[in-house]
Amino acid sequence: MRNETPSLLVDGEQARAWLDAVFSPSARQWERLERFATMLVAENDRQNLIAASTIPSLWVRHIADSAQLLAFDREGEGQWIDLGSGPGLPGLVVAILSERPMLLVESRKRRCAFLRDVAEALDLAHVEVAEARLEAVATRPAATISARAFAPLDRLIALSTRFSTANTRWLLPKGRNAVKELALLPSAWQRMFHVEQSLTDADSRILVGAGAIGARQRGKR
Ligand SMILES: C[S@@+](CC[C@H](N)C(=O)[O-])C[C@H]1O[C@@H](n2cnc3c(N)ncnc32)[C@H](O)[C@@H]1O
Repeated sequence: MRNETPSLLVDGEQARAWLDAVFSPSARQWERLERFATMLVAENDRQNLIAASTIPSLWVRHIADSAQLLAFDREGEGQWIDLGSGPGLPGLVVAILSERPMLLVESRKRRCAFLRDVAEALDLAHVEVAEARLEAVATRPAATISARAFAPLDRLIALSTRFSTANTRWLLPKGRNAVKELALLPSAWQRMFHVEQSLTDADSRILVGAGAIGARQRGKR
């Protein structure tokens, strides 16, 4: 991965150029990204995975939007847990671009079937699907926790803190309300995060955090 910071990505061509510049995907990785994009669009006719209005801008809105999280964790290694993965956003995109062991947590059966289908079709042996509510998933330490459009920030943290360690990296795309949501957290939690600009939406921000949220911090302002 090379270190290049572009301005906002506006179309598929720019998204692909950015992916190329930052991750230098192999031919196999490009093929997997293309295949995932095709499978996602096809499956969207059968179940509601992404807004139909976002299909023309799929490479910006979903592929690059997911991949940008990995760019914030270039040096990371070890277990990545993607909460409420839906159709694999961002988890499957990250799994295509890296070798990180990836746990996709998703409660809806049909979405999990799609996740397993993609992982099998693309031969992503490092992907594991937990077909369950996060609340029922056995605790394991996560090097990285991501969650896109999963839950309000305070609930997200309350549900996932048991997976965090002192070294956990949190990557939480939070749209337009990122700063507001962060400000509502207890100050000890706020201090764990900084705010990054999204490359795919001028108004969106990503909360990038580090560390564990200990039981003593919960609820303390
Ligand atoms: C709005 S979708 C977002 C999906 C995907 N991350 C994306 O950005 O397209 C939220 C997903 O979280 C899943 N979900 C919600 N609550 C959950 C829970 N407690 N445990 C596991 N999955 C959950 C839903 O089934 C849904 O697929």
